[in-house]
Amino acid sequence: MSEALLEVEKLSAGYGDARVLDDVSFRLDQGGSLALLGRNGMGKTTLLTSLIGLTRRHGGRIRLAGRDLTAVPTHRRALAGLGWVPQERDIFPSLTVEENLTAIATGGAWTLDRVYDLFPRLMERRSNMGNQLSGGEQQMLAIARALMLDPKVLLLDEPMEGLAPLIVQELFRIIQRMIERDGLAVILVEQHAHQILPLTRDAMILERGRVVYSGDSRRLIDEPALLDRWLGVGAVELDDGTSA
Ligand SMILES: Nc1ncnc2c1ncn2[C@@H]1O[C@H](COP(=O)(O)OP(=O)(O)OP(=O)(O)O)[C@@H](O)[C@H]1O
Repeated sequence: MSEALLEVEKLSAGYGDARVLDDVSFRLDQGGSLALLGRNGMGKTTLLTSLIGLTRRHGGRIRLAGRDLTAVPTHRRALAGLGWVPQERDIFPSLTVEENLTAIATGGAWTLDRVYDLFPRLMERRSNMGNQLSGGEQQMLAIARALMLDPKVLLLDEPMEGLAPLIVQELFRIIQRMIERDGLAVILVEQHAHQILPLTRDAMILERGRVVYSGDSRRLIDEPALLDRWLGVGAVELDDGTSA
């Protein structure tokens, strides 16, 4: 078996003495894509924040590109290649779009031109301040900023959350291009399974901090009973494309 890009082994972590994640193991290969699913409060965000070292680890190991990151501090994990786009869309509100991007550029594979090619809307808005952008544009900028740090794996926490349907479609196409055209390895947390399962190769479902499904995304699409069992009504798609 080829060496995994990201390998998480029996990770247990939480806040103080409270253990939220219990024995979580998975691997992500080069160019892989993983949908991280689960109902509210099941530990999806905690898994992402544990990968970047923001929670208390109770046990387990994290390796990225052959390097053990388990004891590495958060800022060094970013430099090592874990790109993190939090739900809060962490951008500089009083810098322009372009300044937001160039302030943190590392001179890696993701140049300004390449980022603008992926996000034409950011190119159009490059002189606007961060706080003059719509919610969807801020989300794009948050993702673009993470790319400028040249990640090996991009962690996206509910990127479509609270956005209007048209911008969700645009963002969806951009994420699809990152995965399929650019071969970027991505872990995507999402409440609405049906929206992202067609995008990702693999899926993992968390239930009270434990992995209850780990396998093909396709299987979850083909067997709605599985999704219904772990995600309940939220997984049921309505005729208008939204979920209940
Ligand atoms: N900063 C924190 N301090 C203490 N407990 C927390 C903290 N953040 C989350 N938790 C708890 O950890 C558990 C998992 O929360 P988490 O946010 O990881 O779930 P989630 O699956 O991402 O949910 P959601 O979809 O609502 O974001 C919950 O019981 C939550 O209350």
